[in-house]
Amino acid sequence: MPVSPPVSAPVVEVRDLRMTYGTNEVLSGVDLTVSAGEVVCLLGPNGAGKTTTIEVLEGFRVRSAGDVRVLGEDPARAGDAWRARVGVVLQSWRDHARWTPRRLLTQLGGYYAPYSTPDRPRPYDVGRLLDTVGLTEHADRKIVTLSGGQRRRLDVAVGIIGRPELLFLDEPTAGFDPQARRDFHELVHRLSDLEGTSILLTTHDLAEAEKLADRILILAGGRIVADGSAEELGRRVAGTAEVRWACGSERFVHPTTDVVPFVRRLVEQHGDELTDLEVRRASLEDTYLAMVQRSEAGLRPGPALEEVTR
Ligand SMILES: Nc1ncnc2c1ncn2[C@@H]1O[C@H](COP(=O)(O)OP(=O)(O)OP(=O)(O)O)[C@@H](O)[C@H]1O
Repeated sequence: MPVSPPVSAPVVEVRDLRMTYGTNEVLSGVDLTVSAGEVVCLLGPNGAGKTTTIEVLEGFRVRSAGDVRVLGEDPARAGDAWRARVGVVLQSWRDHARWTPRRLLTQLGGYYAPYSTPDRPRPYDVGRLLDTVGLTEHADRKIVTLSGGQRRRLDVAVGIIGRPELLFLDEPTAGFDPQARRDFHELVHRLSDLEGTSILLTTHDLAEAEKLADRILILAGGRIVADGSAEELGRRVAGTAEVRWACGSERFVHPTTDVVPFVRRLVEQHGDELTDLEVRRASLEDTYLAMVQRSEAGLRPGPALEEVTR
């Protein structure tokens, strides 16, 4: 009889998470799961509650209600051994201005050493980590003199110095130049592929979400309104691809769920008259905006595109 591979428990399990600030209910029943090794991206408009959610999972905010398990424990009660397994990159962390990156990372790394295990030696070697995040040449400058992007690279290094099994990243690439952004994306892939690190991140950069995430969650109106890969979400919103073509001087757009038979029929019908054929899937931006708008209007996702000719 074939033996199924062992199914590991989710690293994050959230059921009916609620958060109220005064009379303002920001989270009104969030359910989410992150499996071991997954890279999950949490999207949502400003003020949707992404930071609130992440900080509850990190154990930095006390929730109003709901069940939360992170690496098998309740973050509101977990101790140092749990914290050593979790990496955190906050939205802004301004501290130790007069220290150098090397000193800060060495100091923080020391806290993780007692939690080192044979299969997960802790902490990372500071020199290698500085190199990985592109800070070697700034390693011995005072932190206060770093640029915003360099400071953010240091934030990322602080988040991973303890070789976390689970990493939370809150808008990690805000302020990054294109090269730093690309380097960071490679780092995320490396952490995920080579170290098996599970990652939950927030971003407003949809291209980044598409590039990094195995799964995307959209938080709007206090709940998760969408959960799936970028492709799955696109299909759910549009249900279709758009085929665009030109015949003589006329241009056409047609939504279809069966691209290949549709295009075959077009070619059969129009032959050489057919020009400028293009198939366009809904972009993550189309999908995201449609889902957020629907959630704000209190609607459920459904087909969106209409046939048009122009
Ligand atoms: N400590 C707090 N006290 C009162 N209200 C708060 C507090 N923290 C956050 N809020 C409110 O909760 C809501 C959600 O904030 P949060 O920072 O979690 O959103 P976000 O999705 O991360 O937003 P952004 O994309 O702008 O970073 C906002 O309306 C915010 O003003």
